[in-house]
Amino acid sequence: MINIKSLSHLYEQGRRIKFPDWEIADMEQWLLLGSSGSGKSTLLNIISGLLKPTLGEVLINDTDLYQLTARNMDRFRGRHIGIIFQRPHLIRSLNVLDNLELAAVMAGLPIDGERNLLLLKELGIIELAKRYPDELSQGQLQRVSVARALVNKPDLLIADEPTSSLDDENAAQVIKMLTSQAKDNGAALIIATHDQRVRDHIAKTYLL
Ligand SMILES: Nc1ncnc2c1ncn2[C@@H]1O[C@H](COP(=O)(O)OP(=O)(O)OP(=O)(O)O)[C@@H](O)[C@H]1O
Repeated sequence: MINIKSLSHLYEQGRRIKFPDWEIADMEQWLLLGSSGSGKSTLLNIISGLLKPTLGEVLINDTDLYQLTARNMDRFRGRHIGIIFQRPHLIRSLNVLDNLELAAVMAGLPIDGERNLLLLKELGIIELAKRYPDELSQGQLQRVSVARALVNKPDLLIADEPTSSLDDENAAQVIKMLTSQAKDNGAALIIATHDQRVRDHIAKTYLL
């Protein structure tokens, strides 16, 4: 479902980062490993359609990502890719449920209230539906981020250092949640990390 070919990126005043070719099949789960500064976030931004690479191509479901117009790219991302950032980016003035609904609206999709409630239930945070981000703990926020990333039934779930700010217990829960939710929702999963605690849970590794 994802094919990365001959990809490299050159930041202004930076060095060229070269990315080995990478093929990810439907529903495969991968770790993206590499030392600090090796280009993990850069690659995730490229795959997510947020950063145009200097050279090479990214094919997702046979769509050449960087051949899309900006508008189509936004729609494509909203519908096919769920992103979980290191620190959750939720809208503070909206409650949890409204944050989930916004993800559908932004992708031009109808709101599926039943699915949203089911996601919150599966992630063990149904009681937080009407709470606001400022009222939640880091672990709870991370769960809401996972729910929001899944709202539009993405084909690909991307998580950038999802456990770095969590204690052992919450980290273990988030990994379990990501792997099982990706599986249940039929999505491929990429987790970028240098968190040793994550490595035992995912077999396939792409090293930068
Ligand atoms: N906007 C930018 N402009 C210039 N150089 C950048 C920019 N963003 C990243 N870089 C450089 O590109 C290289 C890769 O950065 P990147 O953030 O992708 O690494 P990373 O593997 O995610 O690191 P970390 O694990 O520390 O988050 C680094 O040398 C970094 O300094």
